[in-house]
Amino acid sequence: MDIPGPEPHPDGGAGAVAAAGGLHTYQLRLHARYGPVVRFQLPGADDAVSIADPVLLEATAHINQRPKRLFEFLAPLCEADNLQVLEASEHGPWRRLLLSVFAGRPSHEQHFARFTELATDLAVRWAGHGADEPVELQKDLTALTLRMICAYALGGDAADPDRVSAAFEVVLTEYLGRLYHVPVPGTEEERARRAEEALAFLRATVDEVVAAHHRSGGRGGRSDLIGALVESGASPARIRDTVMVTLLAAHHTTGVAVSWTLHLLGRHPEAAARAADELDRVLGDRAAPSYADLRRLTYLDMVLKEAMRLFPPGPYGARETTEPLVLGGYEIPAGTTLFYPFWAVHLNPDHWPEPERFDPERFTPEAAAGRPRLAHIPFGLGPRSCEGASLATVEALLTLSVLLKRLTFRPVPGHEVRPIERFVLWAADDIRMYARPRRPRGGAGGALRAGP
Ligand code: HEM
Repeated sequence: MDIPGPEPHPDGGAGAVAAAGGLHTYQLRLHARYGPVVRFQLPGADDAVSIADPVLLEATAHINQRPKRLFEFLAPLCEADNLQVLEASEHGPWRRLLLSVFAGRPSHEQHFARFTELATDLAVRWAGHGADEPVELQKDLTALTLRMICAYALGGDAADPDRVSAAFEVVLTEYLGRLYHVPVPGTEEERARRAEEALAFLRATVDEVVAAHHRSGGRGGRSDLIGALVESGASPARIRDTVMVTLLAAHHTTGVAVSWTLHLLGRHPEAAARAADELDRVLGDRAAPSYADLRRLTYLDMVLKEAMRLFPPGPYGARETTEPLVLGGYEIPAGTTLFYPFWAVHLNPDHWPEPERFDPERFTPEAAAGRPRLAHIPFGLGPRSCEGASLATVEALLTLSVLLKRLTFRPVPGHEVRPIERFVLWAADDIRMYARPRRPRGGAGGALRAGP
């Protein structure tokens, strides 16, 4: 049986995507018209098969290969092999090592105090904004999460955090800006030189951290990314590449996750009030949660999940089949590009009634138990899913707690928040909101106690 889909066009599909107003709206239309499995022209990949049904996705969840062409743009960040498209045999040990660090409680706890300080600095700064002076959520929150992941991956001592953050922004602006044709100041040569210098600085910084690790006698164990990489015998180039890819994967994604959550809470005051009540109940007069508190913030966790359903920070994924596959009655040959429209999966009306409606109650344990496992996949699926999922959740819940304990967020009238797909799901003109101090319950005279 032939897989349904639109007729191919000589422009490689770019026109159809542009006419639909972006890849996501195009996906929604394709799946509404042709069903859960669609063959279409994915710009940059010729032909691809998109799957928007979580039950059918299960049949692909074992696939451990990404299509090389689609991830070529990340090659400049890597000196050895492009880590996004490592062969399965090499990827397996690398993934296990990352998970042993990122998913482990020791690393979360070790960095929690620093994360809390950074989030608190932002909350205090926003609290100082005048009543008519909106804050820019994406700009400030992605800067915060870059600081957090730099502290996490490079430690506090060896690296100058301002310089590291600035250098990484230069690298991203150049390489991702190229991808999306975003105008960047300077001639092509000037920009390329700036990006190369910034990348060289970042790589030298990683080398310094490695040298400091050796000097210290190799302490750190599984709570320390660079320590774990050194101890695994990874080459210096692989260590540098892993740090680069970690900064890339962790930085914008986590920042926009928090931004979209605050955007939704600002438009749903009843949910915001419930989240604030929960924070008052769990934190009392403390300004920030402890690591253990995060598990008790069950409503906030549901809000974050619902926000990542409606605005998944990484809206797409891709795989390449290595052997023939049968999917919903269709035969898919080896070597096919599979496109994962995470965002469209999250809006599939068969599993999400009134899919556009914001409703954190969808994530009560009872409601979640009734849905297919892959109906909610903001962190992807299978052996190439996000290794940073649990760390990202810790960072996001902590940041939301610190901000929502101190502040309330209201939309700026007339400011249009328009999602735009740029590697992560961005808002075209940032998300501007009024952040006003709230009067907390719990503390004497409403004063908050610093620290968890
Ligand atoms: C809310 C924040 C985040 C979101 C929504 C997110 C989402 C994703 C998604 C959708 C993928 C692709 C998965 C797939 O192809 O199936 C991915 C990959 C990845 N993410 Fe995340 N991510 C987040 C934060 C982080 C953080 C904090 C880290 C590291 C500390 C991280 C590290 C990675 C890595 C290394 C990969 C590549 C996976 C591989 O090829 O094995 N991410 N992430």
